Amino acid sequence: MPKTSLDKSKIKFLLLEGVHQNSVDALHAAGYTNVELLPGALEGEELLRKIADVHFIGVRSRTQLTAQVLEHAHKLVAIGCFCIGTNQVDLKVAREKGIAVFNAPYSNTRSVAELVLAQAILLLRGIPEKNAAAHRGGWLKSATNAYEARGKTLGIVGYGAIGSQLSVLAEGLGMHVQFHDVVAKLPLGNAHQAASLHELLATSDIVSLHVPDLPSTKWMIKAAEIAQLKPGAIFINASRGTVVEIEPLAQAIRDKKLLGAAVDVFPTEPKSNKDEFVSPLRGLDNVILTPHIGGSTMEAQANIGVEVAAKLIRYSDNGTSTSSVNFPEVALPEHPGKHRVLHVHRNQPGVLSQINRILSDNDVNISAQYLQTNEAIGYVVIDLDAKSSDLALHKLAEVPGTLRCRVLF
Ligand SMILES: NC(=O)C1=CN([C@@H]2O[C@H](COP(=O)(O)OP(=O)(O)OC[C@H]3O[C@@H](n4cnc5c(N)ncnc54)[C@H](O)[C@@H]3O)[C@@H](O)[C@H]2O)C=CC1
Ligand SMILES: O=C(O)CCC(=O)C(=O)O
Repeated sequence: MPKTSLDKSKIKFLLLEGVHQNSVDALHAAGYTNVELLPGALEGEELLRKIADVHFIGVRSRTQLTAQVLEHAHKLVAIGCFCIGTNQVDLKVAREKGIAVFNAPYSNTRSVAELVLAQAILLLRGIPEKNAAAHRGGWLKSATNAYEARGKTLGIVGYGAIGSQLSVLAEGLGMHVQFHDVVAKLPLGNAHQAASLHELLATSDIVSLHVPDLPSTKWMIKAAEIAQLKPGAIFINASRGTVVEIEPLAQAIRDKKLLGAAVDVFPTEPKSNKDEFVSPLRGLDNVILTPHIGGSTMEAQANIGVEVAAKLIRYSDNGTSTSSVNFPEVALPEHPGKHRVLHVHRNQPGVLSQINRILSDNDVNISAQYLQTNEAIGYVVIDLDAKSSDLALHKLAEVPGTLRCRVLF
């Protein structure tokens, strides 16, 4: 069972996929000097070797932190996803191991919404096709199948942070907005909730997907749903590649059922910029293909760097787990003059009483205690006198059900 009580300079951070330099600067400024930043993702043996040795890891969407990888993460305290999606991490296994996962739920929202709106306008005008023809020496000067955005109906599937931001931007252009969500959502502006996904697909000029990668969204758009789209509709997916079956989409483009499509995310994405991108959508001029860059702007990456680094620093410095995506959320005050023991355990009966019995049997003077649980784990934080923390760390680490135990000075 891992237990840690470390000097800041010994706490190792590994940041992958070229996360913004300002995250490194923030960690340094907070006293964490042991930070390695790599430009790409890691996989295979190299990932297993590296993750075994670090206390914190930062990833974007490429590095897959699967159950098998997390098996090797003996020292890992927390994971920072420098993005919105957390589907690249096995959240359940991370939680069962007492590893907190943080992300940046809002920092690239605007970038995705702007890209989707731009794609919708370009596709309404047939620009991708005209542009491709011009590059080959063609000249497609024509108004046929070229439309204004004003007055068109945009159907948004998933009315969360990105979907609702897109809704506001689209209404600013004079578009009508309808949305479908599994949760009742406050419609912004004049947007309205469609009666069903089916109704949205059948009545929208442009359909844009903004749902997370969940078992319930896997292949939610298949041949049957694509068949429901209006003839001449535009289809956009900047959510996750597992949401849409690509072959029926490609077929609908080839059949000219759809006016065009924009796809930023794919069932299989190249692991690096050196690998070949393979897709049935390649070669279709009225499809905008982008390499999963919906959130890749300088502004978004800078904001994400600051946001996620701040969450990791706060969790490391004082144990606050607020906004973790898999962990009981505890907002903690400072602990001047006291040491703080952080104990993560399986949520099973008797753990807290054992902890308190050990502290009482050893005459430990507790100045504050915080507890939060979720269905799988409990997170208890105990502020105590400096002289007792070493003893508490070692004794509490032996309590059955303990997943992680560390002490902060
Ligand atoms: N292409 C890119 O670079 C980026 C892609 N993304 C993707 O976009 C997704 C959405 O991001 P946010 O808007 O920030 O997430 P969010 O969590 O704020 O919103 C997602 C919405 O989808 C809804 N939803 C869930 N299941 C649904 C279903 N079966 N049918 C209809 N609605 C459903 C939820 O209730 C929620 O309102 C992320 O999970 C991520 O996968 C996010 C950022 C960048
Ligand atoms: O920046 C990335 O690598 C992924 C962006 C993304 O898809 C997300 O934020 O969920």
